[in-house]
Amino acid sequence: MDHSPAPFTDLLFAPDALPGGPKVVPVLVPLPAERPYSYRVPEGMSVEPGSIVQVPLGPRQVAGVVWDQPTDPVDARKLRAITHVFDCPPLDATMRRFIDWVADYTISPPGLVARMVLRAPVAFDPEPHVDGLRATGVLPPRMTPTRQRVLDTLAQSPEWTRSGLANASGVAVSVVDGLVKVGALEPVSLPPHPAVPAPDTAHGRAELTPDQREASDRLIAPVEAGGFSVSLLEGVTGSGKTEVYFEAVARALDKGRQVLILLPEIALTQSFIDRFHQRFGAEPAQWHSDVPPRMREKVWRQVAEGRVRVVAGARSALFLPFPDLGLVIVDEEHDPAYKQEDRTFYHARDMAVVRGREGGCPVILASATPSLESRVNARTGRYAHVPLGRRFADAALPDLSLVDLRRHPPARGRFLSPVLLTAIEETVKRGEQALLFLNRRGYAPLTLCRACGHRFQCSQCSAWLVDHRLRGTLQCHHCGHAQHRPESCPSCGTLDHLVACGPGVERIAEEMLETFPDARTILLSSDLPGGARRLRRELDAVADGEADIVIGTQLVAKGHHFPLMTLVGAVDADLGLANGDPRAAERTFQLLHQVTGRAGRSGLPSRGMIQTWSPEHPVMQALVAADPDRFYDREAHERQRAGLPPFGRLAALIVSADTRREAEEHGRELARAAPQDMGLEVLGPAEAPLGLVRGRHRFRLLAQGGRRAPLQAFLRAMIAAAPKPRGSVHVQIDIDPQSFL
Ligand SMILES: Nc1ncnc2c1ncn2[C@@H]1O[C@H](COP(=O)(O)OP(=O)(O)OP(=O)(O)O)[C@@H](O)[C@H]1O
Ligand SMILES: [Zn+2]
Repeated sequence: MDHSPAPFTDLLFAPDALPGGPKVVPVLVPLPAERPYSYRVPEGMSVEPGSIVQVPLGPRQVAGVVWDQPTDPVDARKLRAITHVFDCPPLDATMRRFIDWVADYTISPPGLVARMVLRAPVAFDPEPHVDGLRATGVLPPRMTPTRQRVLDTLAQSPEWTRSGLANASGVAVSVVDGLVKVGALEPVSLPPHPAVPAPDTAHGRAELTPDQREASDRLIAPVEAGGFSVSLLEGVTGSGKTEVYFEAVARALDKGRQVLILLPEIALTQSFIDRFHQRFGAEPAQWHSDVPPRMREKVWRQVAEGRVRVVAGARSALFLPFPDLGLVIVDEEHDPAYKQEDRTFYHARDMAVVRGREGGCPVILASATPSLESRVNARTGRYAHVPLGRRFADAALPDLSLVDLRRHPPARGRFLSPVLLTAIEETVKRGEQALLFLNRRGYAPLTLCRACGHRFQCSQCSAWLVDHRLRGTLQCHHCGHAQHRPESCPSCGTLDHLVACGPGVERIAEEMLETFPDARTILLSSDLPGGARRLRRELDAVADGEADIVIGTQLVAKGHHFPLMTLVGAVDADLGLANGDPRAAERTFQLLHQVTGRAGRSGLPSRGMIQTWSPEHPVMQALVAADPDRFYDREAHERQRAGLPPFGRLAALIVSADTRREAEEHGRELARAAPQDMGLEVLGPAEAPLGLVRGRHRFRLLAQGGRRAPLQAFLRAMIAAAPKPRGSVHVQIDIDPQSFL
């Protein structure tokens, strides 16, 4: 007799159906549904947890996932039936637990998290086979040299597409068609093309330096061992972190596992793709919003089938249905772009760690300037700390100095100190490149009328309109509103009295063109026409030495390798420090360290010059002292004192509504509903620094508690006890907020 326990699925599925009646299963649909809905499984259909199915929902048909928690006991005959089971690998238990975990942690409806997984609906059906040709063995009655070439090609590889065969043989397709007609070739159905060729781990193995070898061995060990672990690869800028973690990627691939590499701004990092290609002889599959829909569908499907072995992607790649993930890498793990602040607010670095834990696989976090969270985890031993202290090829780190703007102010109406201008001139004279970094798009952040003091403000947001000269518009950076820059003041009517206040990158470019008319100046900013494609091209051009002076926003700070760059100037280092955000110091430190780290990467002596009005600020001091430990220790101390993450727990609630009164009122009701006995407290509601966005008024509350405080339970209790949001009121929860606007 068989004493093995009933299969898991039986336990979950059987009790829900009434005895003898049809089967009922829970299906998670991609909507803000708090729990799966029950559906009937029609006679003759078979599903299992994770099956991707089509179900009726109201008047529509939607794709959903068969879930695995018990449904309410209901009469199956009253339920609607599943319409269709897709011929698609089911989402495995790891992926389902991951969805549950993310939903629970972020307090989002699980349906919305599932929606991030089900983003490629066409991929649920198998890819069509491709029409191909193969030899029949019948020889053509009349042999010609071109026909012979085709048969030779077939001798090397037996199956081809019609045009592929013609191409490879160097003949016209009519020759191939002729061979079909005489019976020498016959049609055959070929499997769909792979999204990318398979990586070859033996292809372009790099010669690692002893330091790099030691670091890569430490990253390979957990891959070898299998199981969950996190390693923090902390290597100075230009130390070759990529080469080092590629060896761990190679090991995971050799073990037959899949690999996910997360990158911020992957749409801009062609150089990463090229380096991967050099190492593995093929590109990784890419996953980001710039990938055309058909390719995305192909990648989704082939990831699910295990055919795609490596994905390099943006944060949403975390939700691809890998059946056999053996390694996750989060490159530039400190990057704010990993935080999604839209619908489901999540931090991809943190969720990558969870994905690794759920799937029992190692995770590597890489950065020259890790987040304080990861640093603390490395110090306490939760993460393995793998340092790389030296640049590759013995390149020296740039010599960093502060330019005290009080002592060396720019000329009137200008923004660069004479000290920095001299350095630029010297650099360009030597045939090297200078990079000027300012994290502000456009020409000027504020325009005002000198006659009446009128300031141009967005009517829908609490924000000034930013002057974009290249487009001839004033724009709101929060809602996208754009208007023509008028000649006269809309308030007093005075002509030609509008002045631009403060600098944006366009204005710095103007200053450069006027000061160094003979230099080749290039402006890189994400809002210029041409989009990501143009930026990729221009970044390549900079790397090839086709510019002398480069001006850019934070996109130039990220991971680029410009061999001729020997001077980096930060135009306004104080910019990020002013906004009262608890992460302002950390962010500023990271950004300035990263951007100055673009200098001197190929061994030339280099400089980083940081313009500041407050050279005594601890961030500025830590930067020039090149003493990250001191900075991190100080930051950790401050956060610990304030009970902020990672030493305490924090969540934000953003209440928005069409009127200020409604938003504030609902915020107050939430605060009143906060449980008193759970060890957490609520601050606010306070009007958000951005009090108005797209015409919606915003108030913020913060929930704060100790490291072990039950934050999610507290928030759930608070929301349950407060009145339901009425009318236009909406509440957005943000666990571990990164933005405090
Ligand atoms: N062992 C190696 N053999 C050949 N080239 C290497 C090796 N290690 C690093 N490099 C080269 O050195 C340069 C810097 O490496 P990489 O961009 O990986 O640095 P990084 O640590 O990621 O720096 P950052 O944090 O500033 O982005 C690259 O051009 C890389 O190809
Ligand atoms: Zn606006």
